[in-house]
Amino acid sequence: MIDLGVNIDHVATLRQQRHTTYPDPIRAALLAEQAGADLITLHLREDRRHIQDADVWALRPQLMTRMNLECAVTQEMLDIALKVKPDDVCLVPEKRTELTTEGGLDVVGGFAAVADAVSRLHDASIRVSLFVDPEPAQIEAAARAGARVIELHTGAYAEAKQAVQIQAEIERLKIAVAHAKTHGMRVNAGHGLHYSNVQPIAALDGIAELNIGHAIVAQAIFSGWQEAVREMKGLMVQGRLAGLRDESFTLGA
Ligand SMILES: CC(=O)[C@@H](O)[C@H](O)COP(=O)(O)O
Ligand SMILES: NCC(=O)COP(=O)(O)O
Repeated sequence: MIDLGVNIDHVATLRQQRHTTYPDPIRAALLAEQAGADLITLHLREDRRHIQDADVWALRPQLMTRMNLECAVTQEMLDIALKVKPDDVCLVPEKRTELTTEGGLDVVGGFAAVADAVSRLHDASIRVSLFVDPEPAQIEAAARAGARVIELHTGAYAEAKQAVQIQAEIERLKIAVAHAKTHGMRVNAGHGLHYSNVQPIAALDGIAELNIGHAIVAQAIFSGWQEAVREMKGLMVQGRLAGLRDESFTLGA
């Protein structure tokens, strides 16, 4: 109905904070799968601030579901992805100084490099997703670059404070989904989604998968890791069902 990709980056953030061996993101991934995650997402950043190369290699043979490896469009990352062979690679932009992924990949501006990366990954039978803002020009460019999947960056939606802004962001995402569908693309979404804002996005017809990490890791402090995963998946399914029934939501309820 709608897939949940549990992003384990911030389990590793906590570990790297003290350079301990715990909490173990591999254990988190396997427990998340048991709790209903449909795939596991992890972002190997160039600065290795959370996920480490060893995590990616250790996780690959143990996953029962899908591995969605997020990485920048660099030679180093493409070499790693081509060796690890995850099910999906999601190409994302990166800035060393950013706190988190601030916006979508500029497929228009970096077209040649992105198209080349898509083609090399496809040649290795890896499905490629491009993490883009809900902008028509970026979606067009993603299609021209050969990507069969996009992940819409929901950060602007998550950060919107006023009801009118929130509604405008939902409309922008809705239009982006419809646009991508005219190119026959699979549409995923994620970034900044939380227990209080996930349902209107899950309700959008045509969105296949939501990737969610920070909020689940934070919620796990209070309700436990597997319960936090189950709760998020439950909200998503409820949201999708309400969307199918054309019901609206009380945001933040
Ligand atoms: C690309 C993306 O949105 C995710 O990787 C998520 O943001 C977690 O990683 P960071 O917080 O390091 O960006
Ligand atoms: N691609 C988005 C993602 O994987 C999760 O982002 P967040 O929930 O940690 O903001």
